Amino acid sequence: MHAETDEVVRDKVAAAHRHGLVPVLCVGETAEDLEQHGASAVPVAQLRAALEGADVSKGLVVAYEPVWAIGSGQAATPEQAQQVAGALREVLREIAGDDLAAATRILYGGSVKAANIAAFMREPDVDGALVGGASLDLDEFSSIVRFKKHVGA
Ligand SMILES: O=C[C@H](O)COP(=O)(O)O
Repeated sequence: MHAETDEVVRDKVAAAHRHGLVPVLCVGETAEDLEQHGASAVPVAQLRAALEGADVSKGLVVAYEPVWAIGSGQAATPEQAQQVAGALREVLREIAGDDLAAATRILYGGSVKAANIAAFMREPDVDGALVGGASLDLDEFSSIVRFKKHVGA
């Protein structure tokens, strides 16, 4: 969307760290990538490239945002989100070790709404959600935030 290369994203992560900020690093595949390479190959490659030379101990939030799911009304399935979030966690383990990998939040974003948030949050490697359009609707967003109450999870 912003024509950012992996190098630009890597430089933004480094700049955020240099200035004491915690970057929210969004990775995700296009519909074409999904068809050609499956769900996790492209996000995993993007994460590796963005973290080249980075010090994860300075703070990092990773968001898995499949491009085809953003604003489309067609969310990934919770199983797809878990598959990719698990693969991203594994990359974090390799790069930063078990403790930092476990402490790093991995979010899912892409057509999250009150009706599907609970299913994403049940997945072990999905630690939260990055909510776009639904955050503009007060009732919808407050229902997302309070999902435990309405699903009894
Ligand atoms: O910033 C938000 C994400 O790009 C997801 O947007 P969305 O929830 O409208 O699909």
